[in-house]
Amino acid sequence: MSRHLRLGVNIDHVATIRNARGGRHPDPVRAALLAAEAGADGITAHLREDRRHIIDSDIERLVAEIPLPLNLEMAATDEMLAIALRHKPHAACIVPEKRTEVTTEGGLDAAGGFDHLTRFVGELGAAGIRVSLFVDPEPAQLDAARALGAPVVELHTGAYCEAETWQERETELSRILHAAAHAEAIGLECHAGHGLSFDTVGPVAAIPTIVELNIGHFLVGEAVFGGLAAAIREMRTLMDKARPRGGR
Ligand SMILES: CC(=O)[C@@H](O)[C@H](O)COP(=O)(O)O
Ligand SMILES: NCC(=O)COP(=O)(O)O
Repeated sequence: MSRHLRLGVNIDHVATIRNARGGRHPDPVRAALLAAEAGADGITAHLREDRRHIIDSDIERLVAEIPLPLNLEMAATDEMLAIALRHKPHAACIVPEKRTEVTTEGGLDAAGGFDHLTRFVGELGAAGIRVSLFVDPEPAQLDAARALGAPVVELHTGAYCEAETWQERETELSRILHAAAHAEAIGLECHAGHGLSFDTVGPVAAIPTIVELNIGHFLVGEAVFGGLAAAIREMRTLMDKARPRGGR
């Protein structure tokens, strides 16, 4: 029997749209509640050091208000560690961060950053937070995650999703496939995510040793199309309620 594949919905880019105007709309917590109703198994939010999308109060409200496990994505900094230990999300995924990047460009160097990461994995784990490391699909990185004592890895699927040719995509998919098999062989729970879309999700979802996918940017973008008609109908209804049609 195949394992249930969990969907973690990443709501970062609802906050990106909110922050474009600096107000409260659209509210990422409301998006998380909607995701729960729509069948998501978890919510993922990345509190970046520069707070370009999710902000501290979002994390506070997500922990308090959502009925699903929260996966907090965070850089390995003392500030983020303190925030995670204060809020105690279900899970924390340690990701690399570059201030100038548009989005997370690559995986964490768990092997090269071993000494730095040891304390973060240890303190988060000791607080009962399930730690994952966001890594490229490289066996050496998985071995380092295992040696660090992280129970989970999330494989960065960006290179697969961005591949420009069929051949390149197959090569990237096979890296993910092998890494996911290696994760199982060495006793790591395996997640995957970044850049997944309707076009790219199938082959990754079919890999039996991956148990969770985290997907955000595409879903938020797609909602502009799939969800806009419903939003317009609701707007028309409210307008008609406030000023019934048929008048002058
Ligand atoms: C680590 C990761 O893949 C997610 O955090 C996702 O990329 C959304 O955040 P950014 O777009 O800010 O990288
Ligand atoms: N860790 C990946 C994630 O949370 C979602 O990435 P994306 O779908 O927003 O690119």
